[in-house]
Amino acid sequence: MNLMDQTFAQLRKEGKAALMPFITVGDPDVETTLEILREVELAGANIVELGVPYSDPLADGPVIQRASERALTHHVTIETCIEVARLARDSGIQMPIVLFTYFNPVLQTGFERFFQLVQKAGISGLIIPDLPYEESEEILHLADEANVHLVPLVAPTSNERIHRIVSRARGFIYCVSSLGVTGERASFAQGVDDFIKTVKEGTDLPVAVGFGISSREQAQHFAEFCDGVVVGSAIVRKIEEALPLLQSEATKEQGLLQIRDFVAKLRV
Ligand SMILES: O=P(O)(O)OC[C@@H](O)[C@@H](O)c1c[nH]c2ccccc12
Repeated sequence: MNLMDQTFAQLRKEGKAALMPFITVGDPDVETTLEILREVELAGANIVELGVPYSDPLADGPVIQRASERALTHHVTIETCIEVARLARDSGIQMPIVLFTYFNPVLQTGFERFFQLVQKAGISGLIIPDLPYEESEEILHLADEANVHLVPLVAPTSNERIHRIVSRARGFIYCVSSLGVTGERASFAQGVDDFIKTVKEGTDLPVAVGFGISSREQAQHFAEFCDGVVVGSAIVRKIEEALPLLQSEATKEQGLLQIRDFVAKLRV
């Protein structure tokens, strides 16, 4: 069984939603990413999205773009990110890991090598926001063979496509709360809750929501009817704010603690 399925099943029994942080690998550096992963798990995160930094991130807002830029100065590649997942596993991190990457780095790695590495690293899921529909059949097949869930994104504008997308989803369904790019939002468009509830009615798979969630109140609101809540930019911003602390050995612990405290507050 895929580890992600076990996590969602356990949380469902407890009547809880998964807290799912997104962090960019290599921000500020690979070693610190591993430390942040540990803090995030200690804070109560249930599943983590590991973001592959990319130079042309279509759907990323400014906060995650800046994180990518910082990571890319250390030449962090998709293979580095997969290796970080493997190291996280080896160092005892237990939460399931979802690799979040644009399609081009996957293409460049080559499907065969990519899925071999992903499987060996113990990665549970894969999100590729710009995966072209024509390629998705082949990727889905390879992912199934590697026991990795290819998680689809659905947006309020997906309309009639929702049914088709949901019918071949694996792991969970990621509902994008809003259009545009990632980033914290003070409020959500009307109809978001109904959109998510409609998706939920059409599937037995867990349904998670992301895009714009940055506060405990917002997380709490969505946790009432979603199986998972993704928080990206708000956490990545915390990491950015903690950079001066993280960059000196004398204050690193303090920086890590700030990140842990922030994530712990999102745990509802
Ligand atoms: O940053 P936010 O607004 O909390 O949104 C989640 C998010 O960062 C993560 O899931 C994500 C990062 N890049 C994306 C591109 C498309 C969809 C989702 C994402």
